[in-house]
Amino acid sequence: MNFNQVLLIVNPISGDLDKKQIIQKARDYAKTNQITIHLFATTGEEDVKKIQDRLDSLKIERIIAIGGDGTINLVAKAIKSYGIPLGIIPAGSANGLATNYGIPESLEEQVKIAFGDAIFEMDLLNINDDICLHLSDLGINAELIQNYEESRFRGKFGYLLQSLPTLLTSEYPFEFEVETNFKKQQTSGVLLAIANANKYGTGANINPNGKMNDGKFEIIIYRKLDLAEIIKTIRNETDVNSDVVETFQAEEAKIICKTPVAFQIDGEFKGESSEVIISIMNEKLKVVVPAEFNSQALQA
Ligand SMILES: Nc1ncnc2c1ncn2[C@@H]1O[C@H](COP(=O)(O)OP(=O)(O)OP(=O)(O)O)[C@@H](O)[C@H]1O
Repeated sequence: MNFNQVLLIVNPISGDLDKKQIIQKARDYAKTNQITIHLFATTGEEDVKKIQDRLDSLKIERIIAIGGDGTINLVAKAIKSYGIPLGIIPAGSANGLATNYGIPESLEEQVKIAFGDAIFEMDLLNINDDICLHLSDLGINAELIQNYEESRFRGKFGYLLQSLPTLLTSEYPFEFEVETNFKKQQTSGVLLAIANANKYGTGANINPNGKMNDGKFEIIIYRKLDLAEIIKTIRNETDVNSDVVETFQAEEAKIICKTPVAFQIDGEFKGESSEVIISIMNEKLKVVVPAEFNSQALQA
C-alpha cells in the first residue's frame, strides 16, 4: 500500500442504512495497515465545497465514498480535478456504479477493494453542465425517480412502491430529436438513456457493449414498453428487437424534447427538461475497482 492519508466520505442517510459498522470495518482495516483515516459526513448542503476544503487542507492520497450513486456523483464532482483515486463502498438504495464494477456484496471484500491498488480511469460525461458517471435518462425511469423522491418511503421498497403509479400516470411516448456528431433523427419513446456504463443498479444490462473508458457514450431509445424486450435486456440477451430498442454511440449529442420530459442523472431527479446537451469531459476519474474487473476491461 503506497498511501497513508485517507478521506472517508460517508452519506449518513443513503439507503436508509446505519453506516456505523461500515465505518468501523474501514477503521479496522486502516489501523492494521498503519493508515490514517479522516472522516467527513455529508450534510446535503454544499458538500462539494466542503470536500474540496478538506482536500486543500489535508494531504489526502485516497478517497473512499460510502453511499449510493448520488453520493458517488457528488464526490466525483468535488474530486475530478485532484486526480486522487476513489474507492467505493456501496450503501445506497441504488448502487448502479458499484454494480457495473462488480463490487461484491461482502463488506469485508468491499473494504479490501476500496483500499486496494486496481485503478480504472473512467470517462465522465458533461450533461447540461452537470457531471454523469453512470446513466442518465429522459422519460419513464426519471418519472419513477421523481415519484420516489416525492414519496415518504426510502430504500428499494420505496422504488417498488412507486413503479405501478408511475406506469399508470406517465404520458409516454415522448417525442425526441436526437443530434449526434454522426447523425440527426426524430424519434419517440418511453425512455431515452444516455449511458456511460452498462447496467442500472437493478442489474438490468441496457448497454452490454458500452465501455466506460472509450471516450464515447451510448444513446439507447426504448420506443415502446415491450415486456418481452425488457426481460431480454435484464437477462443480458443481445438480440433485442431493433423496432423496440435502438442504440447508437456518440462523442457529443444534443437532445430536444417536443414537450419537457422528466430527466435524471445518476439516480437524482433533475426536473423536466426540453434540451439536453452531452459531451465527454476532459478529466477522467480514477476509480479503485476489483482486480478482476480491470483484467477483463483491459483484455477487451
Ligand atoms: N446528511 C444528509 N442529509 C440529507 N441529504 C443528504 C445528506 N447527505 C447527502 N445527502 C443527499 O443524498 C443524496 C445522495 O444519496 P444517494 O443517492 O447516495 O443514496 P440513495 O439511498 O440511493 O438516495 P435516495 O434514497 O435519495 O435514492 C444527494 O442528493 C445528497 O445531497
